Formats: sequence, structure tokens, C-alpha cells
Amino acid sequence: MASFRALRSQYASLLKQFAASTKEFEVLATVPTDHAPPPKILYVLDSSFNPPTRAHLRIASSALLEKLEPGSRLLLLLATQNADKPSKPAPFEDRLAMMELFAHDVRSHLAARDPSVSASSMEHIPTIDIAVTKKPYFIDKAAAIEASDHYPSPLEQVHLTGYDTLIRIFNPKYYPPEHTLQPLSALFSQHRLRVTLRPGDDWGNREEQESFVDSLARGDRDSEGAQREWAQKIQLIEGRKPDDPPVSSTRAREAAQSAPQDLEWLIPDHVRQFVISETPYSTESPGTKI
Ligand SMILES: Nc1ncnc2c1ncn2[C@@H]1O[C@H](COP(=O)(O)OP(=O)(O)OP(=O)(O)O)[C@@H](O)[C@H]1O
Ligand SMILES: NC(=O)c1ccc[n+]([C@@H]2O[C@H](COP(=O)(O)O)[C@@H](O)[C@H]2O)c1
Repeated sequence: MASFRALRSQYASLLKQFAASTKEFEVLATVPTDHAPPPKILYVLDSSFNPPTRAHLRIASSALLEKLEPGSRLLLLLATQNADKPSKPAPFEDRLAMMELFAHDVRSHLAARDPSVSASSMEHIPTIDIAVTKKPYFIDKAAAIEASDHYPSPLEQVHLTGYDTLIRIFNPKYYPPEHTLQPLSALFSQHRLRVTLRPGDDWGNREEQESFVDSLARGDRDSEGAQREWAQKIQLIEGRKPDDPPVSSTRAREAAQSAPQDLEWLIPDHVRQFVISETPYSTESPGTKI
């Protein structure tokens, strides 16, 4: 693995080229770098990766472990433009460096759970792509991935999100000018969502979250332009256990500043080494405001 400084400068220059290009989506790196078989299914984890957390690790690895196949590929996708949040530290090159380290965390985690993997052979462990997009909305991200010559076509995408993101995908305010849910039909005609429940004060308890898909299947969102069949394309997954503390990137950024001992349970090993050594969230880093 390259040094942290080398990783960061490699991504800084790739980002510059991407920003100056007319491309909407680009794969910047692949872990491992050697030739991988063409994917048969693409799991997409879109995130701000600021930083990648153990919640992201669980979301990605539980999807891949459900059916560990050579044709499964994971795509870690960083949107350089967010639908709602303004950009804040860490800089994108630091996040991309952390995504690559996170890819190693995911592969180690999968290897530890697959009895057929020996220390010397990771060949059955899925390949992980690290990519950027200029598109903030899922319908456009999915279309940009479809249009990319990096992948065979057609290729089913399974977007890995949390419940809070599902709610926002189904908010008509994001789909001007009509502001209906009809544009989502392009996403659900070919692709799926695998949604991890995120019970808490902000998004309702577990039962309320589980009822979202039932309500869609009953036709409660028909008047907004939704289709009942979409419910079959949304798989809900158990999140953290009720007694486990909630994990989020916000919490990890706070811990980096004031409770570094918490980083151990908040972020996975390779990412943690970067955060401790490079201090991207230190109060002294330029413009840091968590
Ligand atoms: N603890 C969690 N449980 C379920 N889903 C999660 C969890 N953490 C993140 N996700 C999901 O992972 C995706 C990417 O997450 P994101 O980068 O927004 O992390 P975050 O922890 O919510 O960030 P921040 O705290 O900076 O707002 C989103 O779809 C989000 O819903
Ligand atoms: N309707 C949509 O497709 C929609 C709405 C809100 C957020 N998003 C995206 O979801 C991802 C996660 O968002 P947050 O980092 O704000 O939790 C981001 O890439 C964001 O741009 C998409």
C-alpha cells in the first residue's frame, strides 16, 4: 500500500483531471489492482466517506456476504456534489485516500468470515472500485454508472443506503419540474435498493421504518407518481442492535477532535490509522468545522 502522503497526492491529481473533464462518473482506482473478472452484479455504496465508519463497513460487507460470488463487485462512490450538505473538511483527496483504505478493511473483514480463504489467497474476495461522480441524485448516479464503459451492460446495480437516505430518495422535492416520484421508474426498472434500518429520534423507530415499504406496496404513494411494484425492489436490512451505540461519520469526526479512544469502535482499522496519523479533522486543519 502506498504511503498516506503518496495516496493523497495521487487522488488530488486524479480529482483535478476529473473536475476539468466533462465526465459525470469515473472509476479512479481498483482494489486489488490486478485484472478482475467482469462483474455480474454491482453493489454501490454512495457516501460522503467523511470518514468511512464501521456502519459503512457493516452495510457493505453484509451485502457481499449474503451471496459471496466471484462476479460480485463493490463500488465505493463519492459524490463531489451533495444534494443537501455544503462541502466541508476533510478535503476530497483525503476522503478518496480513506476510501481506498476502507476497501482494504472491507476485504479483510470478508476474508475473516470466509472459511475458504487462506492468508495467501484472497482471489475469491470481491474486487472494489473507487469512483467519483458529479451527480448528487441516485437516479442520475445510476444512469451515469450505466453509461460508463467501465462496466458491461446491462448490469444490475444494488444501491446500499440507510433508511434516512431512502426517505430522501422518495421525497418529490428533488425531482423538478413536476415534483413527482415518476423519475424513479428508471432506477427501479433495472436496479434495486438494499436499505439498512437506522432507528432513532430523527427517522422513527424500527416498526415505523419497516412500514415504509408496506405502505408503498399498498399504493399509498400512487398519487405522488410511485408504483407499487417498486416495493419488491427494496430490501430492508436490520441495522445496529438496540443496545449498540449509533455510529455515524459526524460522531467519528467529533471523536477525532475530542474522544480519540472512541475511534476504535467508530471506524475500521486502516481508516483509523489514517485519521490518527494525518489528523484531517484536527481543529488546526484549515477550515475545520464538523
Ligand atoms: N449507522 C448507520 N445505519 C444505517 N445506515 C447508515 C449508517 N451510517 C451511514 N448510513 C448510510 O450510509 C450512506 C452513506 O452515509 P453518509 O456518508 O451520509 O454517513 P453519515 O454517517 O450519515 O454521515 P454524516 O454523519 O456526516 O451525516 C447513507 O445512505 C446512510 O443512510
Ligand atoms: N433524491 C436523491 O437521490 C437524494 C436525496 C438526498 C441525498 N442524496 C444523496 O445521498 C447521499 C447521502 O447523503 P448525505 O451524505 O446527505 O446523507 C449523497 O450522495 C446525497 O447527494 C440523494
